[in-house]
This record gives sequence, C-alpha cells and structure tokens, in this order.
Amino acid sequence: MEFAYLGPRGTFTEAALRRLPAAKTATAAPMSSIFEVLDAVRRGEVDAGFVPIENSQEGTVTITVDELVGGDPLVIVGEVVLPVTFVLASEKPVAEITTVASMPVALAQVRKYLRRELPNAVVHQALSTAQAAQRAADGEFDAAVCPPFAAEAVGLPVQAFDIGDNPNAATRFVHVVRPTAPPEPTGNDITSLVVYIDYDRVGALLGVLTEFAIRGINLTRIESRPTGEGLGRYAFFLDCTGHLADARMGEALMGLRRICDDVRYLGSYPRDHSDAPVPPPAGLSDADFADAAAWLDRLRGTGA
Ligand SMILES: O=C(O)C(=O)Cc1ccccc1
Repeated sequence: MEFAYLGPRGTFTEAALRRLPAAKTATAAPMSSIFEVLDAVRRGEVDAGFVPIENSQEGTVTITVDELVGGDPLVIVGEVVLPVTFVLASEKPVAEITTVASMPVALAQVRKYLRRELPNAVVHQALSTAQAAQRAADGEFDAAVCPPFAAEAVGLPVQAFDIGDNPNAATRFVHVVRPTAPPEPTGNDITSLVVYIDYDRVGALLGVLTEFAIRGINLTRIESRPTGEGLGRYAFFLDCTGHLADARMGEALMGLRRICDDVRYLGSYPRDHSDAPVPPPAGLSDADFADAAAWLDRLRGTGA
C-alpha cells in the first residue's frame, strides 16, 4: 500500500499520516503540492492520498475541497485531526528578518504575530511549510513559518516558538482513494457530500437542510464553493454525522437525489473526534425509526 502525501519530509501532513491507522504499514511518497497528491491517486500511481482539508483558524483548505468538488471523483475513507503549533525558523535574529515564507494556510494562522513582530517583512507563499523551511535553509528567504520538526529537519534554528494566533489550532487531514465502498460503520462516522442545487429556486438550500433535520442527522460543516460557472453559482460541501449504511442516511441521500440537480457522495469514514456523537433529537433515534417502520408495516398488513 502506497500513500502520496503533501511533502516534503517535515510537513504537518506527514506527522498526521503517522497517526492514521490505515497507514501503519504503508510506504509514504512525499509530493510537492496537494494537487500532485490527488492527481497521483486519480491516475492510479499510488493507492491513496493524504492531504489537509480544514483548519480551526482559517476554515477550508480550498485547493483540497475544490479538487474533491470538481474533477474525477475521489472518496474520503479516513480522517486525522492534528493540533498544530508554528515556529519562526531562521539563521537570522528576528530583528534582521526581511523575508518570510510559508504555506498560505500556515501564514493565515500567524497573522497577528507577523503584524506585531515582522510588520515590514515581505511574505512569500510556499507549497507547504516544510518546503518553506527548505527554501529558507537554501537562502531563498530569511525565515520560514513551519512546524518545529520541519526546522529541525533542515537544520534551521528556531527564533520564536508557538507563534500561532490561536493556541488551540488544529488541522483536519483526509485519506482519499479512488471510488470504493466505505469502511464499516463505527457508530461515530462522518459522511461528506457535495450538493448542486437550482440557484434560482427560493428555498432550495432549506430543502437540502430539511432532508437532514427531519432524520435527526447533524451537520458538522457546510461550505459553499464556486462552481466556476459565474458569480452566484455555488455548490455546497457538507459533512454530516452518520454512515452511508445507516437507514436514516440512506433516506436523506434519496431525498437529496430527488430534489437536487446533482449529489456527489464523497465518502463515509470514522470520525477522529473524542466527543461522543450528538444524540438525535426526541423522536429521531434509531429506535423511533424502527418503531415507525414496524407501525407502517402493521398498518399495511405486511408486518409481524
Ligand atoms: O504545509 C504543511 O506542513 C502542511 O501539512 C499543510 C498545513 C499547513 C498549515 C497547517 C496545517 C497543515
């Protein structure tokens, strides 16, 4: 089993991949961008890919979501949530730094630090934090914003530790593969979907949300992404609790299929979250659904 991941060595993605049970015995191939990781999976060059999708400070990693929303279908079969801390790595003391580089997702999480400590530094974008560290070590930039282990990997001294604006910052990473059946339900799963609705129909989005609400399915994330067809043309990326194999999820998906222009299933996978699932509201538990189905069978004379 070979995993492509956002490299080079020393990225947060690599650290998160080490926590993914499915990657325990896998070989890991670093790629230089998220796009290359997903492309390698699509082309069958590797079995699986591992990329960041969302962080607690800035929200969506748009390249990942846009690749999943469009392009040849891929599905998510696993996730890892990793707490992240950033350092400023440089040969120079902070007062002498005039250029600093990192991945946009990382730069967004140290905005206050950069404004306060390096207000005049020119900020450059890199494809990953570890790539920024490598380029800083090569002398292309004075400094990199990166994980402590990326600085260590390229031998750059750390000038400031814990420079993130939010001490509770965490990033979510996903394990993606070419379309396949989902892993078995665990009782604490997420299902990801993209729905395409009629932009000009009043209440179209409410209709989507209703399909979940009436079945006691909790949404953990909803994100609109442009379809590229023009202003105001958006698809909705949804994460909801539950598994494709659950009766209520099946019914919600059938409901969406009936009312949406298109629905793209992006996978059901175990949630990497220590909290127990949100309990369903009164009348919407599994037992309530089973009781209602049995009642209907009795009415129809088809039940026991
Ligand atoms: O560039 C990295 O190290 C990554 O793995 C992407 C990333 C960047 C910032 C926070 C979390 C993940």
